[in-house]
Amino acid sequence: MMMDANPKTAAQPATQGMNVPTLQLKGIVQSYPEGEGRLEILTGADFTLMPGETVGLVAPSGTGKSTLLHVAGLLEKPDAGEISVCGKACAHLDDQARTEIRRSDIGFVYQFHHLLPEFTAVENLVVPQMISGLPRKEARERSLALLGYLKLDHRAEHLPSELSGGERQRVAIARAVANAPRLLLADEPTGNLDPKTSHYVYDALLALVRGTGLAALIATHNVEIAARMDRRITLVDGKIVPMD
Ligand SMILES: Nc1ncnc2c1ncn2[C@@H]1O[C@H](COP(=O)(O)OP(=O)(O)OP(=O)(O)O)[C@@H](O)[C@H]1O
Repeated sequence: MMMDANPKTAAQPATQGMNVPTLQLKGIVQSYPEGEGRLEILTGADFTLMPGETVGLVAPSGTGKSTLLHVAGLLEKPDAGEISVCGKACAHLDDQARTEIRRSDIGFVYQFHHLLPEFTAVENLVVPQMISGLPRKEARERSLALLGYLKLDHRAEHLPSELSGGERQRVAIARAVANAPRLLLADEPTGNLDPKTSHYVYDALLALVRGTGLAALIATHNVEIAARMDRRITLVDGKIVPMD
């Protein structure tokens, strides 16, 4: 079964969309206080992610992968640099405008699933869609279709505590795309799983991303998994460098 096309990407006129980067970072600088001074993590990071592209971010621990994803996901404001999401310049927007773009255009998956423990799998998908204004019935139908696509139909009414680690991460992936974002940012999404389950979760994630035309930037330590992306980047002295 093919997932319905992402309503947002499908709605774009043919002339628009394909040429507009889903994510563009220019000269991103980010530092944190350290003792008397500042610890410079990103020192002028440039990156362009086009619609439908999957990119693996592979770099040693502590080099700034999560920092980069936080900045790209509008969760942290950088010290300097330009960020645009689907052509919208974001660096100078206020918190409310950033939250709106995050809610409508960006999905996140983390190493830990962050599912609501007292809600079932399907309810975990319904909640963010209702917050975005979708009626419950439609949100539920869409959620069940997504869970079905990820082969989790039989787990829809289970609580997160009743799911395996791989199932929980697949629910977290489904939740990340429930609002039909255009950009998926994932930070070690299978970092807690064994290699076989990791590959299985990536099968689901990549099929979903490729089936919906999403663009994805995925941080992983695993080079075998990164090899499954369209291309790979790394961080060297705070700058983004291609790996291929
Ligand atoms: N809010 C913060 N305040 C101070 N230092 C921070 C903050 N966030 C990150 N750092 C520091 O910035 C550096 C980069 O952290 P980051 O989490 O981005 O690395 P990473 O490449 O994702 O690492 P890992 O692979 O271990 O998750 C680390 O030295 C970290 O301690």
